[in-house]
Amino acid sequence: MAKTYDHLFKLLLIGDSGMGKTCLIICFAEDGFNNTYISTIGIDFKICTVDVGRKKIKLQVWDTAGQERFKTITTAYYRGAMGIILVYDITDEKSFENIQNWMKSIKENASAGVEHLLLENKCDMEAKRNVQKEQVIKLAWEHGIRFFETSAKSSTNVDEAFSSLAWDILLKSGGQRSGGQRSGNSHSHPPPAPALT
Ligand SMILES: Nc1nc2c(ncn2[C@@H]2O[C@H](COP(=O)(O)OP(=O)(O)OP(=O)(O)O)[C@@H](O)[C@H]2O)c(=O)[nH]1
Repeated sequence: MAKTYDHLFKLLLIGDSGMGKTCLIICFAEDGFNNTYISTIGIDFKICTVDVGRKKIKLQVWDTAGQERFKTITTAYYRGAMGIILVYDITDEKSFENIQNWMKSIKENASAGVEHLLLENKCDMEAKRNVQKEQVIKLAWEHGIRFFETSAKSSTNVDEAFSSLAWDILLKSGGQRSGGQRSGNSHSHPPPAPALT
């Protein structure tokens, strides 16, 4: 049977429990949202296809459990990921502080040169924001990581974030950026930053 896509990219979402990782994937892959919180057990995945430029990209998106007790299982999946999305909740300062630990975990477990992206999720709750924008910009600068404000609830920037990461992986793998536009807003780009060591 003929292949219906040009590239297969494997993505992984990580972050503390309850940040909205599962909801972001459901929003992206199925255009849905559920207020009920059912914590992920171990690991799960969804498949969807996006058009990036003139290429059809099949995304295999792995959803990890944020709970510490699943760490051994979930870190085993880092190595095969081509892109890693870190998620924190803008209303939860601790979840932002923990991003440093998640970054460390990427360095220890993922392949060198893996693409990554930070999502400031639950931006529909801006009034309850507990993490200052300056802190996010500083962290993004230090780690050379781009970030998007997202909301799985209001679908804000979710497609843009996933497509942006797919673009980055495509460009890294030698794809040409022609005949298409990366969707999304450019304010998510921090100033030029040193490469992740
Ligand atoms: N207001 C708001 N709530 C959200 C958003 N995304 C997720 N939630 C809620 O946050 C809770 C946790 O969402 P999940 O997607 O299950 O979180 P998770 O990060 O996958 O959690 P674990 O599976 O335990 O790691 C649920 O009650 C969701 O409805 C968002 O963008 N805005």
